[in-house]
Amino acid sequence: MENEVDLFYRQMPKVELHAHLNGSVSFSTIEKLTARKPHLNIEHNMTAICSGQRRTLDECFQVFKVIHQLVDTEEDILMVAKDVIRQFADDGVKYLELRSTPREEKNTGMTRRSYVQTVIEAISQCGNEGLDIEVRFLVSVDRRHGFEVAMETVKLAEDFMLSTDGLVVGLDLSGDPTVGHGGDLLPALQKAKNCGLKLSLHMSEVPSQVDESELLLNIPPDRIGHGTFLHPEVGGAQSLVDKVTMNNIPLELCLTSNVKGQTVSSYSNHHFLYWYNKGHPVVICTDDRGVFCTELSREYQLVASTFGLSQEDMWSLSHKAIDYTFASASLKEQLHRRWLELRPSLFQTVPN
Ligand SMILES: CNc1ncnc2c1ncn2[C@@H]1O[C@H](COP(=O)(O)O)[C@@H](O)[C@H]1O
Ligand SMILES: [Zn+2]
Repeated sequence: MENEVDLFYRQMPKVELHAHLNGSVSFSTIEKLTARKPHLNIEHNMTAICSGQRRTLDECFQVFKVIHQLVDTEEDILMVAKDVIRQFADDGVKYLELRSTPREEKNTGMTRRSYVQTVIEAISQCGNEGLDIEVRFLVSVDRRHGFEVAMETVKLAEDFMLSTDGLVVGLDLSGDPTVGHGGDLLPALQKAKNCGLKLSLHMSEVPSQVDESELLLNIPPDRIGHGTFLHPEVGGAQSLVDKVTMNNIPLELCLTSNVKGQTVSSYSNHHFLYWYNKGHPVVICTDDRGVFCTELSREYQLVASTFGLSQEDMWSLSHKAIDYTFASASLKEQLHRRWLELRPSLFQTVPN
């Protein structure tokens, strides 16, 4: 098992802005799913990359295929989404933006619409249970599925944004970065932006996506996922850095995901430092907490220990992240108040 996480990082209130639903499924939830579908013969090492292990990004995407086999009915989605939300709440996450790709499963009759409807249902059931976490949803466009599906997904996201009273707040562009070209999806992304959906786009997660990133940054997006290869030192371009800084676009950074997926060679080489030293907005996230066997508190602790940051520095990162959420102004204000209320107990009970 991985090392224990300090109580300080567990108890620190946190905002999670980059979490893929099916990548966030914990071991205990996977066990419930495999019990429902024993004929699939799926073992735990097929659904998670644990302590000390690394895989290529391509192998990571094979893991998602296995999980998708296990999660293919509305009943599964409901259970998975509720478990994931509870586990984030248990880790001290007070505001969560969950993202997921609406999936159609011919065998079970699940449609993209019923998929989104079920995630929304899970969010509202958790709300009714009184969990201490606010949850919003980003609908994901999988870049591998091409323009037509992207347009349909945007329409779905727009419909749900209007019918759910703001639970659906935005659109995510994700999927295997080595497949397809984001440029082909520009009209769909632009349409989403025009109808009021916020955009969080995976960008430059692998090298040699400079042209694509230039195009995506012209929209511009409201947040960037990873941005690992944006800056010139790693083969990106100064023009990309200029666009990101000029528009002050926050970056969602996921250390364990990048190191286990081998797009970053070591924790200390992570591009967190490049952007942090610039004073640019960054937010620490998990990406796929189940697949990469991590937690948000663990990621905060990892950043602190890798870069020698203090508990005060980490508090400040967590506090500033509220401003990078897609929450309404009133919810942001409420979260700010919550952070200030919780601060004294955190710094009193846990000595520096
Ligand atoms: C590791 N880095 C990554 N880069 C790009 N996309 C990723 C990802 N990790 C996850 N996803 C995206 O999220 C899906 C699984 O969750 P959902 O079925 O949508 O809930 C994956 O199939 C992929 O499209
Ligand atoms: Zn991601």
